Amino acid sequence: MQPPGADEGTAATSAGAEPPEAVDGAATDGDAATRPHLDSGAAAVSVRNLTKTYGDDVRAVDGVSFDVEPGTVVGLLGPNGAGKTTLIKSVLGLVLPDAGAVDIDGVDVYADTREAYRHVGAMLEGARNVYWRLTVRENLRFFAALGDVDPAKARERGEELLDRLDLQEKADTPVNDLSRGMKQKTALACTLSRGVPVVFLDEPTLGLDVESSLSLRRELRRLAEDESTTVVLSSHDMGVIETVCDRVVVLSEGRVVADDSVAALKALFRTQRYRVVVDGRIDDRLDARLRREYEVIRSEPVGDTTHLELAVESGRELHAALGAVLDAGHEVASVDAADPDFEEVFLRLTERDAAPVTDAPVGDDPEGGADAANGADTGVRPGSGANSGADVGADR
Ligand SMILES: Nc1ncnc2c1ncn2[C@@H]1O[C@H](COP(=O)(O)OP(=O)(O)OP(=O)(O)O)[C@@H](O)[C@H]1O
Repeated sequence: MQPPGADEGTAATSAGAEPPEAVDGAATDGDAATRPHLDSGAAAVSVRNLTKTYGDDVRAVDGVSFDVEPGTVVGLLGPNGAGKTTLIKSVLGLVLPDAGAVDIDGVDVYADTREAYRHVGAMLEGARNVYWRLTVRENLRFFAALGDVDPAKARERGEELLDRLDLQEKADTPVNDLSRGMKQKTALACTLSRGVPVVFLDEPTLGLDVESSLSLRRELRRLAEDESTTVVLSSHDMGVIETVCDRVVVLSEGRVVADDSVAALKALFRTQRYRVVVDGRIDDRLDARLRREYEVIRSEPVGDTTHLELAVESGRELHAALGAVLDAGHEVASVDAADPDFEEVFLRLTERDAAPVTDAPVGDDPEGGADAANGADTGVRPGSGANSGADVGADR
């Protein structure tokens, strides 16, 4: 976190270190290394009707609401310019929103800034997250110390993170001499070094090779499952979203267009599409009949077979279509359901005319946190907390 008005690019900020005053104010309950727990029963993060406009007309975040349950990983997904970074910065108090409310573990970040951000870590994309002249190990110790972690426990946790994120080999190398991916992993390790229960990560896999991205995914799942860490991350990487996130909030043009589990979102777009392989090549007459009576997405000769893709409204309709094929003297070699993958779901959700989730509840959580009107708090208390200063987000 960062004190109001501070230069966002400073190392302590974006590696998730709290502002100095927050560190001073952090609770030291006898065992400073004891991991704080969010046990108030409140959502770990609650965002209500958050709105941010840059200048006169760039509405980067437009009435966004969602909750994040403790110990879950929630992905923010959206095309370039959808508002993900602005949203994360607004939640972190690095950008002053025009309206809305944010609670962390039930504490209003604008009313009680120090308390709200006490157990929050963050890694922001494109910012200098770590001290480049220090080695990886030194950075880990530095950020753990900022979090008031007992030095012995900090060392132990630091070594664990070095192992898990495959950084041991470079542990004593100055960050300046590392590849971009290694720097990214170091920044992440530093964010995690304090063992905070809520972590925000903006594009954490950016610049990572496949192996590093996989170890990062494992680590994020482990944090949620073994340490009940709440993680909010933004990513363009569908693999990360699909394998790491419990839930995904999809943004488009500053608005929430979907808020549900990956599986539920896939189900939303599960058309009844089937791939049918027909023995032999179908003639023009059968082709015309199928096209007339059914939605034929594809009909193509492949070797001695014909590959069809059909969209049907019911199993009965599928059987009727297959009956037409059989009546024409063909055998049906195979029938497979064709579901959209998550990338396709995402593209369809973020199409300009996609209906917001509030209009089309899906899955088992129809409220989904997407209803901007629900319980909206439309006023940022002016002059309160970290945001009483100037808008520090104008860094682009
Ligand atoms: N400091 C700023 N001043 C003016 N406009 C800004 C500023 N920061 C972001 N914007 C604009 O706000 C909108 C949302 O940008 P933001 O960076 O939040 O989106 P994003 O989803 O994080 O994009 P990306 O995936 O490309 O990082 C864009 O139109 C962007 O140009």
